[in-house]
Amino acid sequence: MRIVGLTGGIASGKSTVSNLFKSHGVPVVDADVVAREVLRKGSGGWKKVVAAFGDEILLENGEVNRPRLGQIVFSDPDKRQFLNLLLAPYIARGIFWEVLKLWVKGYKVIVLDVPLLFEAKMDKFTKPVIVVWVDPETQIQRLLARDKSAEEEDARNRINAQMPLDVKRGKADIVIDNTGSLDDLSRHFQKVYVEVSKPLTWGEFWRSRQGVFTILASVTSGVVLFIKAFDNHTNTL
Ligand SMILES: CC(C)(COP(=O)(O)OP(=O)(O)OC[C@H]1O[C@@H](n2cnc3c(N)ncnc32)[C@H](O)[C@@H]1OP(=O)(O)O)[C@@H](O)C(=O)NCCC(=O)NCCS
Ligand SMILES: Nc1ncnc2c1ncn2[C@@H]1O[C@H](COP(=O)(O)OP(=O)(O)O)[C@@H](O)[C@H]1O
Repeated sequence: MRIVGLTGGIASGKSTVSNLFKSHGVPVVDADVVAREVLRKGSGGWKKVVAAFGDEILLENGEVNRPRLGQIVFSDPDKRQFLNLLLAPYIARGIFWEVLKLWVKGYKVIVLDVPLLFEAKMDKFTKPVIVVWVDPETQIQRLLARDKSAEEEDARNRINAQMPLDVKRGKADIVIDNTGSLDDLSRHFQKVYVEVSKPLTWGEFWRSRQGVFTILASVTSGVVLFIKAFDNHTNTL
């Protein structure tokens, strides 16, 4: 199985690229969706976060007030690190299960859309790693346009809470420069799609469901042949 890492900065265009992958039939595991699930009322992550940050981060219905918690952690690096530490095991487990489900379904190529892929050191499980890059001015403009309620200071805090995009670009196997139009992105994506969907390497094949079944079938037929040969041999004695 090929697990492609997709990352970038906030509002650099990861979700837009994810949607292009989905429209080409490549499934995407979205870490933000998993992170939302692990903060649902009553879940293990929710209990840890409420115990650490108190009831003031809750809405009246008991769900986490996400903008409130966001304001707290994106303006205080220590609190953000603490939140990351609390949620990391739940998020990692959630991503693992999503990948396993896709493996069982027999997908050969999948994409992991993880904003903090490098920060969480998940890049070691993905190859190739795609970084969606934009210049800083375009990034802030797109972030403010998308999250209309966001204040500029809050938006800058969120950008600064992540590894600088230029550093991420230096760690990428494939860089998608998304500074241009959506048409430019679509054209660039076609080349990336061809690259990502080329035949699996042997290593990737053995990690796919088909590869594991091939190994099991070979071992089983080897054992059957051995038993038959052994029986024939003992019968002739
Ligand atoms: C703090 C929090 C409650 C705020 O919720 P929110 O206001 O609804 O914001 P979102 O969850 O939509 O996140 C907004 C952006 O902040 C980024 N972000 C989230 N948590 C972050 C963190 N701990 N450090 C740096 N950036 C973070 C997200 O990646 C997202 O960027 P994207 O648009 O590129 O996907 C929520 O982000 C959270 O639970 N974060 C901790 C979990 C985590 O690490 N998520 C990242 C998945 S790897
Ligand atoms: N090439 C582009 N041209 C114009 N707008 C874009 C382009 N790429 C993405 N956007 C817009 O920018 C915003 C951020 O993109 P998004 O895919 O949500 O980023 P991310 O998932 O990295 O946070 C969205 O509103 C999206 O529609």
